[in-house]
Amino acid sequence: MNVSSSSDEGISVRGLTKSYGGLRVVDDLSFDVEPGQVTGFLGPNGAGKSTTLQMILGLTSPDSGTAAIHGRPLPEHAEPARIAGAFLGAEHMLPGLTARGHLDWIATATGTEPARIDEMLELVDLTRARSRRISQLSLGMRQRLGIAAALLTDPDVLILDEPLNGLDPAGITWLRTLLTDVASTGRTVLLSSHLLREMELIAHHVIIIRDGLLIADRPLDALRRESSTRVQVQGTDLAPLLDHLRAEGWTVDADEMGAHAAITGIDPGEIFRLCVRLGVELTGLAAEEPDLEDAFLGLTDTGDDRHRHTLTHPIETATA
Ligand SMILES: Nc1ncnc2c1ncn2[C@@H]1O[C@H](COP(=O)(O)OP(=O)(O)OP(=O)(O)O)[C@@H](O)[C@H]1O
Repeated sequence: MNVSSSSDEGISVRGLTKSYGGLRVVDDLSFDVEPGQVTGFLGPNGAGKSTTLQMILGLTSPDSGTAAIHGRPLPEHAEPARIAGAFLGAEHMLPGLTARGHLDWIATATGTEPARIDEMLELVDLTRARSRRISQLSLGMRQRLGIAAALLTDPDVLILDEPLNGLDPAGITWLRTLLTDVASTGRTVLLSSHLLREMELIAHHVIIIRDGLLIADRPLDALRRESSTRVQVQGTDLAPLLDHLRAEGWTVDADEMGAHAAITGIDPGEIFRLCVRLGVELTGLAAEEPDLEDAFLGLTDTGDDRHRHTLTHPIETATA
């Protein structure tokens, strides 16, 4: 491994900006991706994730700003393929090649010893499928082949664009173990996704963008803590409680009978104290654990329904 001891380790993005057709798709983006952990790069469709990853890899030029890996732009390293490995989508593979043939040409181009090809095929469980053409592989198998290709040169930094697409739950568990192992050796791992629940299972740290702008850059646990709790209440006559909460400006969703309601962002203990004070009898009180999806929807919600649809559709179909 080439990991240096300088503080320049990992990925560093500063003021990165890119426009297409007059539209800023990446807007003054700055963040660091630290070694030793798995970082998730999240955002709704069209947020600018792929464009950012391409700029980090030196495949697209920024209009302004810089993207560095281990302290300098990737193309300026003597051996860029040893520094970073990337998977940018199964659609970039030649369908007529076999699985092994795909790894073969990358090994040749990067001067990687052939023994590593068999090792990687084994790692992604494609040894038996090695002679099958890429066009005959399932999407999940092609994703795994792409991950094998990204790891082939044993790079310090791994950049994966939407690697979760097409993976079944077992595949996602497999990828989590693999990426956690890779990160635990001091490597830097950055993966993009709009599949929130899956990212929650894999990432230690998340960077969230929307419309090319940085929305959040935090450990996953911190994001979870900040996201709003929803407290569910049940009772035969909740009206005094709900009227009081609405008057204080809380968001209350109640059914028509007023026997069941959900209050967003409030501490359940506060509900309990209010019920005692107002003489309201509860038959049920439960706090829903916030998850990354709640946090993500809250952070990326522009108040525009269009966004909510683009976000919820992939989540619902992700594991179908
Ligand atoms: N080469 C290009 N030419 C013109 N517009 C582009 C180009 N590449 C990306 N865009 C536009 O830039 C915006 C951001 O696209 P990008 O693919 O970076 O987003 P994303 O977050 O990766 O989206 P998704 O999750 O859908 O893959 C989109 O509006 C897209 O249409």
